[in-house]
Amino acid sequence: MLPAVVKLCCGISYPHLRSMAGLQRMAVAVIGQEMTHVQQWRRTRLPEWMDQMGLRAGLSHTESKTENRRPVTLNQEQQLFVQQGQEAMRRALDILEDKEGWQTEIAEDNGDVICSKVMAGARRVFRLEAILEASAEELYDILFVKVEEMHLWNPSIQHIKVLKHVGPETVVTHEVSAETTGNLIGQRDFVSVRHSCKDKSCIYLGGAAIQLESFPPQKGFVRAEDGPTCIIIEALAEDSRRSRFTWLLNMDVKGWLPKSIVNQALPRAQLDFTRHLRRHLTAGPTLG
Ligand SMILES: CC(C)CCC[C@@H](C)[C@H]1CC[C@H]2[C@@H]3CC=C4C[C@@H](O)CC[C@]4(C)[C@H]3CC[C@]12C
Repeated sequence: MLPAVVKLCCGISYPHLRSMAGLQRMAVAVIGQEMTHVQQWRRTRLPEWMDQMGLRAGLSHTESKTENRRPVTLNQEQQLFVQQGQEAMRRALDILEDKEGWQTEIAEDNGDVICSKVMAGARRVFRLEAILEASAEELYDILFVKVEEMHLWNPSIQHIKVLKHVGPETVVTHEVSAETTGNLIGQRDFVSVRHSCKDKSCIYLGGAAIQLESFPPQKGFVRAEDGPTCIIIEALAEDSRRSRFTWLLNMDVKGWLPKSIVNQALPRAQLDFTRHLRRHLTAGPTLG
């Protein structure tokens, strides 16, 4: 908006500018430079997806249009998904940022650590921290862009389908866990909004269960609820080809199951996930 106003003013005053000299001309040049800085700051400090969706402060999505970028016009339902995704991310980050009350569940020899914490309502949430031999972009590609291929490298997952693409950084997914021998909980399915954003050296993947009229619980499946959940992928300062992977697992598995079984199975599922992810990373790009 601001740059557009300045451009308009420049247009109106162009004939006068041509006849300007000395200090006046310099003053105009300085204003021009300041405007460039403002635009550069907006481009680098605020996530790209906000720009693309017109979600930057004070902008409606039609106003975010620039000469070389197609505006993303979201309908009401899509805007709601984006809001739900952002809200899930915010709530999950709040849980992770609160350093009180975490207890170590598992500390693996390879350095992976899982801690847990009991939330209001007595649900236990789990936080896995691991260092992975991959760049943040590579992990983003595997975990968000190619989410539908997850079952190819992760036997805990039977199927993931993107039901809706909502703008560049938000998707609605249907996920089905696999009925594997080690899975004491049994097969579950999930309908979630998944949202991602990038900020400097960090990539965030947030998500939460949503109700979708067009996709009600299926016969024969227990519909579980994942989230508010979040994965933070942070490039290591000393080596950007490696990343710190922090995953908050916050799941209501539903069904009638003793808490002790659930609280044992969830951190196991996190370790399994990380093991499969590592194997996929070493297998290289041949797996897609
Ligand atoms: C213990 C039983 C019930 C469940 C076991 C499978 C669990 C671990 C599976 C089922 C669905 C999976 C999720 C499906 C989709 C995504 C979105 C992606 O961007 C990050 C990983 C994430 C968040 C997966 C994490 C692992 C997950 C939660």
